[in-house]
Amino acid sequence: MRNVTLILDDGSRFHGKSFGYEKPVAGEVVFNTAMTGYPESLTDPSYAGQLMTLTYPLVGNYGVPPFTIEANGLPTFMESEKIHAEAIIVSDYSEKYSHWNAVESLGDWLKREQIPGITGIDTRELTKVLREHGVMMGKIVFDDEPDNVPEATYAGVNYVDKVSCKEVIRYNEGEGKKKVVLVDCGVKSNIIRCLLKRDVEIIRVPWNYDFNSLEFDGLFISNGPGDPDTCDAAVQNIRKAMQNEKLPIFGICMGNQLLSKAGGAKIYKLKYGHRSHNQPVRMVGTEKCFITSQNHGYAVDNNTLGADWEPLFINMNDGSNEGIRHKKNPWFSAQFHPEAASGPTDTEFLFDEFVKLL
Ligand SMILES: NC(=O)CC[C@H](N)C(=O)O
Repeated sequence: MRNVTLILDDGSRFHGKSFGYEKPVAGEVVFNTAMTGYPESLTDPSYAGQLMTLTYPLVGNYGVPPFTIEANGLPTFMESEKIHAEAIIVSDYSEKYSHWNAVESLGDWLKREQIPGITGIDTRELTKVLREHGVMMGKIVFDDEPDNVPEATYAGVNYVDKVSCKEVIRYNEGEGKKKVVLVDCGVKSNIIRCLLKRDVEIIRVPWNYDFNSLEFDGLFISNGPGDPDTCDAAVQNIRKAMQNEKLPIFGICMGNQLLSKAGGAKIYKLKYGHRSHNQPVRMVGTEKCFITSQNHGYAVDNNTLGADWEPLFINMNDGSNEGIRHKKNPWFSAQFHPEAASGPTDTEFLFDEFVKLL
């Protein structure tokens, strides 16, 4: 195992060992406090451009599931066709694994996908630094190649364009009861599975595709990586779709941010984001709290919602926006992940609410 150093933009250094693909990388260093779910998180396109730190110390002990593809074209156990995070940072990598569904170790998978993994890092200390300072850019450098230092930027980069599909993909064609246009900003497979389970036909379109000339019953806006302010083409198309006040619209995560922008609201960057399986959100107007799976670094500014809109969910830790709804039209969205994968499935009912509206 080669020695590596993680260097943060504020100069902090963390020393560890490489267990994945051996290549220096740079990206936004973020932390996730979930205890499980590394196959799903690594393949979640929303992590593009980021170095993913896991605070749960023991990682790799349940291996990696097979990369099999279902008849509908979706991977059975992953959230997309490849790893999107730039690297994974752990405290105690476990080469030995045991799980009924595992076919290889995390290290072997990372090597095949050419993604670095580093272990022996004090991820709790690293997380404290990120919580104090806010997320920062960082680099993983190999100690025996000190001059090979990668560069990267995160802010202002349109990552959605890198991960969105390039052409229209149809699921359940001619078979679903209703047709949903899915704007693919980097959609997780389980969102598509959750919709297909509810008997709809899906027309998955690239993030900047003008879908308004298509025939459809509802609009879904997906999750996706990076800064929502780089996705104006999507916002324009959503605005056009909103000319039909009866059209049901549902968005998740980046989808919440883009729907909010289409409604006139503003987005800001959170200090260190929400990435975990246990984010409590309250449904506004009720005493109901749901435990949700989350992965986001930006948030909708509640104070900038237009007069026709209201918050639908509020984060109980920091009071930030976790969803919006229109006061008259069938338009709503969630900042968290009702499709889970991984994480709690308590809010999957939101897909039922959307399909009921179609
Ligand atoms: N999972 C997502 O869709 C994330 C949305 C956006 N990229 C953010 O970080 O806030």
